[in-house]
Amino acid sequence: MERIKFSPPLYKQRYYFVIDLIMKSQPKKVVDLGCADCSLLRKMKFQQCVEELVGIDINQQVIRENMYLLSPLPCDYLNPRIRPLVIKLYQGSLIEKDPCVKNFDMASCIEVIEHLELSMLEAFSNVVFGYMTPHTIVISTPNADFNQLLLGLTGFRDRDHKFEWTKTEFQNWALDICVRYEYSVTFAGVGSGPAGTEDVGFCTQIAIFTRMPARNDRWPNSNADCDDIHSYKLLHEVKYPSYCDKNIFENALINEMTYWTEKIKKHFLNSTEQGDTKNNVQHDQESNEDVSWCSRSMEKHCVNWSVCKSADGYLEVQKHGDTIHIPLDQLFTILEVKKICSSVVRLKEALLEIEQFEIAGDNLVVCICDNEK
Ligand SMILES: C[S@@+](CC[C@H](N)C(=O)[O-])C[C@H]1O[C@@H](n2cnc3c(N)ncnc32)[C@H](O)[C@@H]1O
Ligand SMILES: [Mg+2]
Repeated sequence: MERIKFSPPLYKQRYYFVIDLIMKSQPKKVVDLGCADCSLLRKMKFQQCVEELVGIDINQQVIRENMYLLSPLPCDYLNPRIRPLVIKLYQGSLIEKDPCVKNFDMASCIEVIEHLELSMLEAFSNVVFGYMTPHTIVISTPNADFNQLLLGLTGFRDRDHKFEWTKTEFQNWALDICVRYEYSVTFAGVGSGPAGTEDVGFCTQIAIFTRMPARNDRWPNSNADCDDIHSYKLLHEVKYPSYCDKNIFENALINEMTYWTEKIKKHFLNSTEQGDTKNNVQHDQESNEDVSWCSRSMEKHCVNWSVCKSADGYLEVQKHGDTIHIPLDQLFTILEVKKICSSVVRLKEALLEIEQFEIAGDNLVVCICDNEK
């Protein structure tokens, strides 16, 4: 028998499995139970849907040694998130209740249950399924049936494992949880054996529990009496830069608007100076005015500019004497503006609040007088 080599390594396959689930179900609040060195949390933080990320582990040292790896990097400040993200790490035991992780959208508990004494499992289930009540919870544990395929293995896979369950044992436990706490479950796994060993199942077995829709209505405020007891210790809290922060939002918008208005202004000043004879200036037969100006750098942003005349896909601006009016809905077609502001209404509200911009109706007004002259 050959030694089985998993590619990617099994621990990575488990993390990808959870990330895949996040991508599919788009949870806002996610908790990793037994987060250890925060490796999974470091992958989860890239999921833009996640706004609150919590890690809990009983081992405070392993969290303290790794928690700064979750701090924002310079690139996070250069490219802020659209939605907020707060990460909190707690030292705490999964057999104790704390309201800081109640009613999350998703909880992951990867290779943790087998490290609990069997006698603690009842308390664990009561805390996770009866008190925290995440909408979805993904639990993984070794599949003891697979151990026969692991060359040279005697006993458990890890010295700290208190038990390793067969497929039947794990599934019976999970189905019992479903009956008692009103969840449904599906089973999956990662790490396949060689061809012909399919009956054995995956090396890591996984259960994905989903809370029944009416469960929390039937159990209103279950265990609310424990909500005043804070048994977890907050070790680290970090807030990521996002456009939900007023200063970051306004600075980004000012930068973007200044960039585009300066570009338009420069074009008008240049075209007046050069008698509008540049190659990239076309002529409108009807009004005898410059009508479209298309610069390569702007095409890169999927935006074309025209003056006075409408054309599909072109950003229209109107010249009124010494000012140019840029319709806000046209500005909103610029991808970066769309990213910063979620709607045209929000764009208008924000520009009205920033002193340096002038708004007339639904237009941004740019003065094209040459201040330097
Ligand atoms: C094998 S590690 C798994 C780490 C991580 N989930 C992963 O997949 O990389 C098990 C973790 O569970 C933690 N743990 C064990 N008992 C716990 C308890 N009662 N409460 C919270 N964490 C616990 C351990 O400290 C350890 O970090
Ligand atoms: Mg383990």
